[in-house]
Amino acid sequence: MASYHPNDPTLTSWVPTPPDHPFPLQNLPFGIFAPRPGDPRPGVAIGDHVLDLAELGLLEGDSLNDLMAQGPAAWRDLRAKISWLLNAGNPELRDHPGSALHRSAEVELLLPARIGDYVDFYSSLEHATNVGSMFRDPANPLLPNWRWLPIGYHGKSGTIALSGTPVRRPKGQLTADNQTAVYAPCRRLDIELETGFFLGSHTDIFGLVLLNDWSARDIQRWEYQPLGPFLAKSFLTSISPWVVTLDALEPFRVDGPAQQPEPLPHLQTPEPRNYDLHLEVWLQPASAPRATCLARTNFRHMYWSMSQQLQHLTSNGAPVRPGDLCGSGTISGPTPDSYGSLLELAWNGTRPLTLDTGETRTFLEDGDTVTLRGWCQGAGYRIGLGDVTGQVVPA
Ligand SMILES: O=C(O)/C=C/C(=O)CC(=O)CC(=O)O
Ligand SMILES: [Ca+2]
Ligand SMILES: [Mg+2]
Repeated sequence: MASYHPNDPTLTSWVPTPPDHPFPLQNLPFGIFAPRPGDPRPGVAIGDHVLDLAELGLLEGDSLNDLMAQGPAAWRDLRAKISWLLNAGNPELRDHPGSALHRSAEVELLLPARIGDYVDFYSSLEHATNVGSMFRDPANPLLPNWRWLPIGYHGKSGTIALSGTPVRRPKGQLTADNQTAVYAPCRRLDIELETGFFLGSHTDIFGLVLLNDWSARDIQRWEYQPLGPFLAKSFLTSISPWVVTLDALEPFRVDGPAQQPEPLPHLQTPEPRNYDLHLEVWLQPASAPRATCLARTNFRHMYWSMSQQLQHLTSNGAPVRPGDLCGSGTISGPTPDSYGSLLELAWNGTRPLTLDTGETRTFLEDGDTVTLRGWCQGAGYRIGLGDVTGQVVPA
């Protein structure tokens, strides 16, 4: 077993996993599921199945917080144990799976952690440049602090819900003249394509999920100066159910974009600081037979890395707790078909997007379903984050 490594691309499982499946043996993402109503427990996704860690005596509880608190050595140990249990060459569980394996379609998925604090960053140079051009000064889109530190704000942890939760169109104050407001349903409902990382400690990141920071652009525009986003983002933030460990993503590390000015010493991290993680945004109107892909991009473009975000977050001595969640910030790429929000894709409503059905969109309409998807492509296998989805329902 000395040479056994869970990331070995040649490993295969006795649970079938097609080459484009997000959850092959090399992934082993952690989550919380209930095989029966009211019986939550930790599990690991493998193909279209869930391995029951409580049934196997490997991990207990109704959240992953305790595991997140244990630290990288324990995470690695448990992942290696699970990998060997699911390995095609190991008959132990393969020949007698008993009640340790559930079909994913037959279980209920739950939030993976009790999220104490939630932070949302603003770390895509392309996104910040686009929004700065639209809302501020196209000649000078970035504020002077942007290249010095990963800008962020404290969000509302109670807003975070699991993929599939309906997106109730929020009501709020809207202005037409920047002087007076009315209280009405949001007319500029948007998405933000993000990843979220769960903390183990002030130095260790446990793993990644997909995150959709649903945003009400018209409410935001009126309310967010000078203190920052408030009700425009606190109605719902959706995350995918399976937490993909940094260990599983390790083979896909890549250098990030050059940073100028050089970050201050406490924000310097060794390269490769980013991950080659392909990301997609899909939209399906209620009446449409299928979804349209609106954007394809990659996490590798992010200017500030997760480690730099974490180092900044704790650089004043602020405490963090296992299970805290940090959003990456909207992930936009360099081309107009790689932006992570409708605000950018339809350029503040001025360039409507045409869907496969011929319909157009500038912002979301009632009945629209948005799905974010992401994976790292290996040779003959994928390390997927799965997806995060939500359907807009009327105010
Ligand atoms: O720059 C602005 O005026 C507004 C920016 C955002 O709304 C983006 C945000 O919430 C942070 C992010 O996801 O990148
Ligand atoms: Ca955001
Ligand atoms: Mg939100």
